[in-house]
Amino acid sequence: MAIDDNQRPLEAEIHTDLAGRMTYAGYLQLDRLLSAQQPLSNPPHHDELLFIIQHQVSELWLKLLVHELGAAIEHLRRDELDACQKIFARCKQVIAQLTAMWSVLETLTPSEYMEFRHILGPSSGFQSLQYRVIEFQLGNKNAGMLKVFAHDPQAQARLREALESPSLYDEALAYLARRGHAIPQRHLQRDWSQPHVSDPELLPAFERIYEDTDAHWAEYHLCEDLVDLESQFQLWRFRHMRTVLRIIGFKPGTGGSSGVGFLKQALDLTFFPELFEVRTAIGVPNAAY
Ligand code: HEM
Ligand SMILES: N[C@@H](CC(=O)c1ccccc1NC=O)C(=O)O
Repeated sequence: MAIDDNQRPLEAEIHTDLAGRMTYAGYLQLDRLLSAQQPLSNPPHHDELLFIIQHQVSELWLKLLVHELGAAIEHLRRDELDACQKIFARCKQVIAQLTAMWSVLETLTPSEYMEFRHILGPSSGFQSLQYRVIEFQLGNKNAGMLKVFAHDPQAQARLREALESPSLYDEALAYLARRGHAIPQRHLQRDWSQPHVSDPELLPAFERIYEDTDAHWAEYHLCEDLVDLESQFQLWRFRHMRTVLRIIGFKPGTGGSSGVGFLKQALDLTFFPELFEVRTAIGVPNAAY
Protein backbone atom coordinates (compact mmCIF):
# COMPACT_ATOMS: atom_id res chain seq x y z
CA MET A 1 0.00 0.00 0.00
CA ALA A 2 1.41 3.39 -0.97
CA ILE A 3 2.00 5.97 1.78
CA ASP A 4 -0.19 8.97 0.91
CA ASP A 5 1.90 11.67 2.56
CA ASN A 6 5.19 10.06 1.46
CA GLN A 7 6.31 9.80 5.08
CA ARG A 8 6.83 6.52 6.93
CA PRO A 9 5.05 6.52 10.31
CA LEU A 10 7.19 5.47 13.26
CA GLU A 11 5.78 2.30 14.82
CA ALA A 12 4.64 2.64 18.43
CA GLU A 13 7.02 -0.08 19.62
CA ILE A 14 10.14 1.64 18.33
CA HIS A 15 12.51 2.39 21.21
CA THR A 16 12.88 6.10 21.80
CA ASP A 17 13.81 6.18 25.47
CA LEU A 18 17.43 5.21 25.19
CA ALA A 19 18.89 7.10 28.13
CA GLY A 20 21.38 4.84 29.93
CA ARG A 21 20.84 2.00 27.43
CA MET A 22 22.94 0.43 24.73
CA THR A 23 22.70 2.60 21.64
CA TYR A 24 23.98 2.56 18.10
CA ALA A 25 26.55 5.29 18.74
CA GLY A 26 27.55 3.79 22.05
CA TYR A 27 28.09 0.26 20.82
CA LEU A 28 30.11 1.43 17.83
CA GLN A 29 32.01 4.09 19.79
CA LEU A 30 31.15 6.58 17.09
CA ASP A 31 32.32 9.51 19.20
CA ARG A 32 35.85 8.09 18.97
CA LEU A 33 35.59 6.86 15.41
CA LEU A 34 34.17 10.08 13.98
CA SER A 35 36.48 12.40 15.86
CA ALA A 36 39.55 10.69 14.43
CA GLN A 37 39.43 12.62 11.13
CA GLN A 38 41.65 15.64 11.79
CA PRO A 39 42.88 17.31 8.61
CA LEU A 40 46.20 19.11 9.08
CA SER A 41 46.16 21.44 6.08
CA ASN A 42 45.90 25.10 6.97
CA PRO A 43 43.83 26.64 5.54
CA PRO A 44 41.83 23.40 5.42
CA HIS A 45 41.96 21.68 2.04
CA HIS A 46 38.61 20.28 0.87
CA ASP A 47 40.11 16.96 -0.30
CA GLU A 48 42.14 16.06 2.75
CA LEU A 49 39.08 14.51 4.39
CA LEU A 50 38.73 12.09 1.46
CA PHE A 51 42.41 11.17 1.79
CA ILE A 52 42.09 10.50 5.52
CA ILE A 53 38.83 8.55 5.27
CA GLN A 54 40.06 6.38 2.40
CA HIS A 55 43.04 5.36 4.52
CA GLN A 56 41.08 4.86 7.71
CA VAL A 57 38.45 2.72 6.01
CA SER A 58 41.27 0.71 4.41
CA GLU A 59 42.87 0.17 7.82
CA LEU A 60 39.54 -1.07 9.22
CA TRP A 61 39.21 -3.64 6.45
CA LEU A 62 42.88 -4.58 6.93
CA LYS A 63 42.12 -5.16 10.61
CA LEU A 64 39.42 -7.64 9.66
CA LEU A 65 41.75 -9.34 7.17
CA VAL A 66 44.49 -9.79 9.81
CA HIS A 67 41.87 -11.33 12.11
CA GLU A 68 40.42 -13.62 9.45
CA LEU A 69 43.72 -14.76 7.97
CA GLY A 70 45.04 -15.52 11.47
CA ALA A 71 41.98 -17.67 12.08
CA ALA A 72 42.36 -19.39 8.70
CA ILE A 73 45.97 -20.30 9.49
CA GLU A 74 44.86 -21.74 12.82
CA HIS A 75 42.00 -23.76 11.28
CA LEU A 76 44.30 -25.13 8.60
CA ARG A 77 46.77 -26.23 11.27
CA ARG A 78 43.89 -28.21 12.85
CA ASP A 79 42.72 -29.70 9.52
CA GLU A 80 39.45 -27.71 9.74
CA LEU A 81 39.03 -27.11 6.03
CA ASP A 82 35.33 -26.20 6.09
CA ALA A 83 36.00 -23.37 8.52
CA CYS A 84 38.88 -22.22 6.32
CA GLN A 85 36.65 -22.12 3.27
CA LYS A 86 34.15 -19.82 4.95
CA ILE A 87 36.92 -17.47 5.99
CA PHE A 88 38.47 -17.38 2.53
CA ALA A 89 35.09 -16.50 1.00
CA ARG A 90 34.93 -13.50 3.35
CA CYS A 91 38.55 -12.46 2.77
CA LYS A 92 38.06 -12.45 -0.99
CA GLN A 93 35.10 -10.10 -0.65
CA VAL A 94 36.98 -7.81 1.72
CA ILE A 95 39.93 -7.55 -0.68
CA ALA A 96 37.45 -6.89 -3.50
CA GLN A 97 36.03 -3.99 -1.42
CA LEU A 98 39.51 -2.62 -0.85
CA THR A 99 40.22 -2.89 -4.56
CA ALA A 100 36.96 -1.19 -5.60
CA MET A 101 37.70 1.68 -3.21
CA TRP A 102 40.49 2.95 -5.46
CA SER A 103 37.77 4.42 -7.69
CA VAL A 104 36.90 6.84 -4.90
CA LEU A 105 40.48 8.03 -4.38
CA GLU A 106 40.96 8.29 -8.14
CA THR A 107 38.64 11.31 -8.06
CA LEU A 108 41.52 13.16 -6.37
CA THR A 109 43.38 15.06 -9.09
CA PRO A 110 47.17 15.62 -9.16
CA SER A 111 46.85 19.35 -8.53
CA GLU A 112 44.49 18.86 -5.59
CA TYR A 113 46.78 16.29 -4.00
CA MET A 114 49.89 18.43 -4.45
CA GLU A 115 48.16 21.22 -2.54
CA PHE A 116 48.33 19.23 0.69
CA ARG A 117 50.88 16.43 0.06
CA HIS A 118 53.60 18.40 1.90
CA ILE A 119 51.81 17.95 5.24
CA LEU A 120 52.39 14.16 5.03
CA GLY A 121 56.14 14.56 5.60
CA PRO A 122 57.89 11.18 5.39
CA SER A 123 54.72 9.23 6.27
CA SER A 124 53.55 6.61 3.78
CA GLY A 125 51.32 3.57 3.44
CA PHE A 126 54.61 1.68 3.36
CA GLN A 127 54.54 2.08 7.15
CA SER A 128 51.15 0.36 7.54
CA LEU A 129 51.68 -2.31 10.21
CA GLN A 130 48.47 -4.17 9.41
CA TYR A 131 49.27 -4.26 5.70
CA ARG A 132 52.71 -5.69 6.45
CA VAL A 133 51.28 -8.31 8.82
CA ILE A 134 48.92 -9.44 6.02
CA GLU A 135 51.80 -9.66 3.53
CA PHE A 136 53.66 -11.81 6.06
CA GLN A 137 50.59 -13.98 6.82
CA LEU A 138 50.32 -14.62 3.08
CA GLY A 139 54.03 -15.43 2.88
CA ASN A 140 55.72 -12.33 1.46
CA LYS A 141 58.30 -12.34 4.26
CA ASN A 142 60.96 -9.64 4.34
CA ALA A 143 62.97 -9.18 7.53
CA GLY A 144 64.15 -5.78 6.27
CA MET A 145 60.67 -4.40 6.94
CA LEU A 146 61.28 -4.60 10.72
CA LYS A 147 63.56 -1.54 10.52
CA VAL A 148 60.66 0.62 9.44
CA PHE A 149 59.03 -0.02 12.84
CA ALA A 150 62.10 0.61 15.01
CA HIS A 151 60.42 3.80 16.34
CA ASP A 152 57.53 1.71 17.73
CA PRO A 153 58.77 -1.36 19.67
CA GLN A 154 55.27 -2.73 20.22
CA ALA A 155 54.48 -2.61 16.51
CA GLN A 156 57.89 -4.08 15.71
CA ALA A 157 57.31 -6.99 18.12
CA ARG A 158 53.95 -7.70 16.49
CA LEU A 159 55.50 -7.69 13.04
CA ARG A 160 58.38 -9.88 14.20
CA GLU A 161 55.90 -12.45 15.46
CA ALA A 162 54.18 -12.53 12.06
CA LEU A 163 57.58 -12.77 10.37
CA GLU A 164 58.64 -15.75 12.44
CA SER A 165 55.34 -17.67 12.20
CA PRO A 166 54.43 -20.09 9.40
CA SER A 167 52.44 -18.40 6.63
CA LEU A 168 49.17 -19.57 5.15
CA TYR A 169 51.11 -21.37 2.41
CA ASP A 170 53.49 -23.00 4.90
CA GLU A 171 50.43 -24.37 6.71
CA ALA A 172 48.84 -25.44 3.41
CA LEU A 173 51.97 -27.45 2.52
CA ALA A 174 51.97 -29.06 5.98
CA TYR A 175 48.29 -29.96 5.51
CA LEU A 176 49.03 -31.55 2.12
CA ALA A 177 51.83 -33.58 3.70
CA ARG A 178 49.39 -34.82 6.38
CA ARG A 179 47.04 -35.87 3.57
CA GLY A 180 49.78 -38.03 2.11
CA HIS A 181 51.07 -35.77 -0.64
CA ALA A 182 54.77 -35.68 -1.47
CA ILE A 183 55.96 -32.50 0.21
CA PRO A 184 59.73 -32.41 0.73
CA GLN A 185 60.76 -32.20 4.38
CA ARG A 186 62.57 -28.88 3.88
CA HIS A 187 59.16 -27.23 3.49
CA LEU A 188 57.83 -28.69 6.72
CA GLN A 189 60.56 -27.52 9.06
CA ARG A 190 62.43 -24.39 8.14
CA ASP A 191 63.23 -20.81 9.09
CA TRP A 192 59.77 -19.32 8.66
CA SER A 193 61.13 -15.78 8.56
CA GLN A 194 62.37 -16.49 5.02
CA PRO A 195 60.01 -16.22 2.05
CA HIS A 196 58.90 -19.41 0.36
CA VAL A 197 60.86 -19.79 -2.88
CA SER A 198 59.41 -21.69 -5.84
CA ASP A 199 60.50 -25.33 -5.79
CA PRO A 200 60.01 -27.61 -8.84
CA GLU A 201 59.98 -30.60 -6.49
CA LEU A 202 56.63 -29.45 -5.13
CA LEU A 203 54.99 -29.57 -8.55
CA PRO A 204 54.28 -33.33 -8.72
CA ALA A 205 52.11 -33.07 -5.58
CA PHE A 206 50.05 -30.25 -7.09
CA GLU A 207 49.87 -32.00 -10.46
CA ARG A 208 48.43 -35.06 -8.76
CA ILE A 209 45.75 -32.95 -7.06
CA TYR A 210 44.78 -31.11 -10.26
CA GLU A 211 44.83 -34.28 -12.39
CA ASP A 212 42.22 -36.03 -10.27
CA THR A 213 40.22 -33.37 -8.49
CA ASP A 214 37.51 -35.83 -7.39
CA ALA A 215 40.04 -37.93 -5.52
CA HIS A 216 41.56 -34.86 -3.82
CA TRP A 217 38.59 -32.52 -3.57
CA ALA A 218 39.45 -30.88 -0.24
CA GLU A 219 43.02 -30.15 -1.33
CA TYR A 220 41.86 -28.94 -4.75
CA HIS A 221 39.35 -26.56 -3.16
CA LEU A 222 42.01 -25.21 -0.80
CA CYS A 223 44.41 -24.63 -3.70
CA GLU A 224 41.78 -22.77 -5.73
CA ASP A 225 40.91 -20.61 -2.71
CA LEU A 226 44.57 -19.64 -2.44
CA VAL A 227 44.70 -18.84 -6.15
CA ASP A 228 41.63 -16.60 -5.75
CA LEU A 229 43.20 -14.84 -2.77
CA GLU A 230 46.48 -14.14 -4.55
CA SER A 231 44.73 -12.93 -7.69
CA GLN A 232 42.50 -10.58 -5.67
CA PHE A 233 45.47 -9.27 -3.74
CA GLN A 234 47.36 -8.57 -6.95
CA LEU A 235 44.40 -6.57 -8.23
CA TRP A 236 44.63 -4.37 -5.14
CA ARG A 237 48.37 -3.86 -5.72
CA PHE A 238 47.79 -3.09 -9.40
CA ARG A 239 45.07 -0.53 -8.76
CA HIS A 240 47.18 1.13 -6.06
CA MET A 241 50.03 1.43 -8.55
CA ARG A 242 47.73 2.83 -11.28
CA THR A 243 46.10 5.28 -8.84
CA VAL A 244 49.53 6.46 -7.72
CA LEU A 245 50.62 6.82 -11.35
CA ARG A 246 47.70 9.07 -12.23
CA ILE A 247 48.01 11.17 -9.08
CA ILE A 248 51.79 11.66 -8.66
CA GLY A 249 53.19 10.33 -11.96
CA PHE A 250 56.81 9.25 -11.49
CA LYS A 251 57.56 11.40 -8.45
CA PRO A 252 59.36 9.61 -5.62
CA GLY A 253 57.15 8.50 -2.73
CA THR A 254 56.89 10.31 0.58
CA GLY A 255 58.19 7.07 2.15
CA GLY A 256 61.46 7.56 0.28
CA SER A 257 61.02 4.97 -2.48
CA SER A 258 61.22 5.58 -6.23
CA GLY A 259 57.39 5.58 -6.28
CA VAL A 260 55.54 3.82 -9.11
CA GLY A 261 58.65 1.82 -10.10
CA PHE A 262 58.88 0.42 -6.56
CA LEU A 263 55.17 -0.47 -6.49
CA LYS A 264 55.46 -2.18 -9.91
CA GLN A 265 58.12 -4.52 -8.55
CA ALA A 266 55.59 -5.91 -6.06
CA LEU A 267 53.48 -7.11 -8.99
CA ASP A 268 56.18 -9.68 -9.79
CA LEU A 269 56.01 -11.20 -6.31
CA THR A 270 53.96 -14.34 -5.76
CA PHE A 271 52.69 -15.94 -2.55
CA PHE A 272 51.91 -19.37 -3.93
CA PRO A 273 54.21 -19.84 -6.95
CA GLU A 274 53.61 -23.54 -7.57
CA LEU A 275 49.85 -23.03 -7.73
CA PHE A 276 50.35 -20.92 -10.84
CA GLU A 277 53.22 -22.98 -12.27
CA VAL A 278 51.22 -26.21 -12.09
CA ARG A 279 48.73 -24.75 -14.55
CA THR A 280 51.31 -24.95 -17.32
CA ALA A 281 51.41 -28.74 -16.95
CA ILE A 282 47.67 -29.36 -16.66
CA GLY A 283 46.41 -31.38 -19.62
CA VAL A 284 49.90 -31.71 -21.08
CA PRO A 285 51.11 -35.35 -20.95
CA ASN A 286 54.61 -35.85 -19.47
CA ALA A 287 55.15 -32.13 -19.04
CA ALA A 288 58.74 -31.28 -18.17
CA TYR A 289 59.19 -28.18 -16.08
C1 HEM B 1 47.11 9.64 -3.21
C2 HEM B 1 47.08 8.38 -2.83
C3 HEM B 1 48.30 7.53 -2.68
C4 HEM B 1 49.55 7.72 -3.17
C5 HEM B 1 50.08 8.85 -4.03
C6 HEM B 1 50.34 6.61 -2.71
C7 HEM B 1 51.65 6.43 -3.00
C8 HEM B 1 52.44 5.41 -2.53
C9 HEM B 1 53.84 5.25 -2.82
C10 HEM B 1 54.66 6.13 -3.73
C11 HEM B 1 54.26 4.16 -2.15
C12 HEM B 1 55.70 3.60 -2.11
C13 HEM B 1 56.34 3.91 -0.77
C14 HEM B 1 56.72 5.37 -0.65
O1 HEM B 1 57.83 5.73 -1.06
O2 HEM B 1 55.90 6.16 -0.14
C15 HEM B 1 53.13 3.62 -1.45
C16 HEM B 1 53.16 2.50 -0.66
C17 HEM B 1 52.07 1.97 -0.05
N1 HEM B 1 50.83 2.53 0.02
FE1 HEM B 1 50.17 4.12 -0.98
N2 HEM B 1 49.56 5.78 -1.97
C18 HEM B 1 48.30 6.29 -1.92
C19 HEM B 1 47.22 5.78 -1.26
C20 HEM B 1 47.23 4.65 -0.49
C21 HEM B 1 46.10 4.10 0.20
C22 HEM B 1 44.67 4.65 0.17
C23 HEM B 1 46.51 3.02 0.86
C24 HEM B 1 45.63 2.15 1.70
C25 HEM B 1 45.99 1.68 2.85
C26 HEM B 1 47.91 2.86 0.58
C27 HEM B 1 48.72 1.87 1.09
C28 HEM B 1 50.02 1.69 0.76
C29 HEM B 1 50.80 0.55 1.18
C30 HEM B 1 50.30 -0.61 2.01
C31 HEM B 1 52.08 0.72 0.66
C32 HEM B 1 53.24 -0.28 0.75
C33 HEM B 1 53.20 -1.14 -0.52
C34 HEM B 1 54.33 -2.13 -0.65
O3 HEM B 1 55.09 -2.33 0.30
O4 HEM B 1 54.44 -2.72 -1.74
N3 HEM B 1 48.31 3.86 -0.24
N4 HEM B 1 52.03 4.39 -1.70
N1 LIG C 1 53.22 7.71 -0.30
C1 LIG C 1 52.30 8.76 -0.70
C2 LIG C 1 51.73 9.40 0.54
C3 LIG C 1 50.62 8.59 0.98
O1 LIG C 1 49.89 8.12 0.16
C4 LIG C 1 50.35 8.39 2.37
C5 LIG C 1 50.80 9.27 3.33
C6 LIG C 1 50.44 9.12 4.64
C7 LIG C 1 49.65 8.09 4.98
C8 LIG C 1 49.22 7.19 4.02
C9 LIG C 1 49.59 7.34 2.70
N2 LIG C 1 49.16 6.44 1.77
C10 LIG C 1 49.84 5.57 1.01
O2 LIG C 1 51.04 5.51 0.82
C11 LIG C 1 52.98 9.77 -1.60
O3 LIG C 1 54.11 9.54 -1.98
O4 LIG C 1 52.35 10.75 -1.95
